[in-house]
Amino acid sequence: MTVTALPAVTAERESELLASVPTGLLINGEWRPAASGKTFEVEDPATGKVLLSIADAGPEDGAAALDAAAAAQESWANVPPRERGEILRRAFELVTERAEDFALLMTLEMGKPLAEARGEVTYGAEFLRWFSEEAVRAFGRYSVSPDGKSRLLVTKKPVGPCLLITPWNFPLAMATRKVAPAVAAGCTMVLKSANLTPLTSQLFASVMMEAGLPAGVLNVIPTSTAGATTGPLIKDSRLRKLSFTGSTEVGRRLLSDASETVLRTSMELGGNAPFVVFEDADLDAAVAGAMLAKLRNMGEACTAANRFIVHESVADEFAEKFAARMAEMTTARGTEENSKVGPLIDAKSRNKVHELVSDAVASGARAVLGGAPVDGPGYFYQPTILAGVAEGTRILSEEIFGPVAPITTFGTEEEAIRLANNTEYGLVAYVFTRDLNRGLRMGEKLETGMLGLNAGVISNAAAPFGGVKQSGLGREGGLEGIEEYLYTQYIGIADPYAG
Ligand SMILES: NC(=O)c1ccc[n+]([C@@H]2O[C@H](COP(=O)([O-])OP(=O)(O)OC[C@H]3O[C@@H](n4cnc5c(N)ncnc54)[C@H](O)[C@@H]3O)[C@@H](O)[C@H]2O)c1
Ligand SMILES: O=CCCC(=O)O
Repeated sequence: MTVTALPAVTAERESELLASVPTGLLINGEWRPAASGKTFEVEDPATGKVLLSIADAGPEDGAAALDAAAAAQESWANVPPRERGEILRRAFELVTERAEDFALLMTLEMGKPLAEARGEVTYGAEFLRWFSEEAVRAFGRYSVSPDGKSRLLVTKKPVGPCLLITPWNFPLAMATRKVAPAVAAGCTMVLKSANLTPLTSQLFASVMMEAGLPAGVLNVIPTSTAGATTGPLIKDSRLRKLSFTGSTEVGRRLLSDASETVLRTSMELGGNAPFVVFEDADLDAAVAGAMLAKLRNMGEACTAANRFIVHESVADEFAEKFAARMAEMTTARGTEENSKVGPLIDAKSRNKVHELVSDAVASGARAVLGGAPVDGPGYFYQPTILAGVAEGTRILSEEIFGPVAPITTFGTEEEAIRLANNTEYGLVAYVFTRDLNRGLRMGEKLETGMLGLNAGVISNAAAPFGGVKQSGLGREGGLEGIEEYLYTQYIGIADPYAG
């Protein structure tokens, strides 16, 4: 087997890559400056240095982007599904060919270690491949009415122009998870990328154009004024769908705005995942799962385990083993070979993490490991384990979004279920047990859209991702993902045998 060396990350390579990123707005197939001429800066969270300045869309640009999407909708919907699928397939191949560029760009703007960024490229690209295959499967049905007197024809049609709003934490995958099904369904789009990490979307959009996407189908408007720029679009009757991934707080506000035009929405919101370890679990497997569920993306994932709920008979052993593994995790800029934990996205996020940790300690929790920011440049935080966290502590009810694992204990299965469900969120839960029946019972009792059974990461392009309660509405990926971009039309047909 030939092993190809990965390109070394030098300052020169970083500059070359950044120079290849389009810095304009993509509107109707052309990269252009913002109407106001304004730009905003994108920073490296590991150093605080400016990586690039890019065009800063305002309301006028938002309107131009929606004009382009609305104008392209009819002709795009008429493109045969196979052709739409082939564009996605080419995009999958192009992203895969440029995997190293995408990975490095994400590491630079978001901070995750390069190895993790490579994992996100694989994950993100998979949505392009999955929906390239689903494009030709938007089936309807034809049936005889129950009384036999008419025929029922049910078809699926693209919902129309969509506004896609993405967060900063998975800069590629959160974009492909929306763009790919929208393309497959025949919808045009305005993509508003996150202002903290817009560069990956810029590169991704250029790849979509290279893959053959017609002008106007995908329009991209990075902006530092999200509300002012997208607000008018949400109220515009030409917009037919809002797909949002981000915090529950912003999601709630957008849902309220969307109610004005009864706009169809998908909401992928925050989480507060319980990670339940039963006394019969394989503890080494549980610790391996905990490392993934907690440290993936430095804990900056909606799926991150936020509360470790461990049976009292194994809690000390679990904490000890978990702390030993966490202690091996080196914090360093994601481009460094030894980096296992990159910086948090910004000072505000790091301050919030530390505030939650300090509050938990003040309320009686014990820091088994870490518990403080890392001195020096960048927004690093020490991998942290807190034991003896009492019910009702703030850290158990808010998204931590950092490498911090609070451990709390339980005695009975009923208590574990009560603690796990004791949150307004319902995205994902993790359960570790050797008893399959218990695992299935937990699946039935836990109020979450997803469950990892003896698994610390379950994200998969072929599976429906999404939550219940205040974690959101709708599903992305899987067979369900394309449905979010289709509406059902029913045509009633008179009895074909009637005279
Ligand atoms: N459920 C999921 O699939 C999923 C995936 C990733 C992240 N998340 C959640 O996202 C959050 C972290 O991401 P974030 O900090 O970028 O979230 P955020 O809600 O602050 O921002 C998300 C996006 O919304 C934009 N935005 C903010 N205010 C807006 C407004 N008034 N109008 C229009 N757009 C607006 C932002 O610019 C960004 O593009 C966490 O809560 C995390 O759990 C959820
Ligand atoms: O942050 C949430 C998204 C994580 C994922 O898709 O696995």
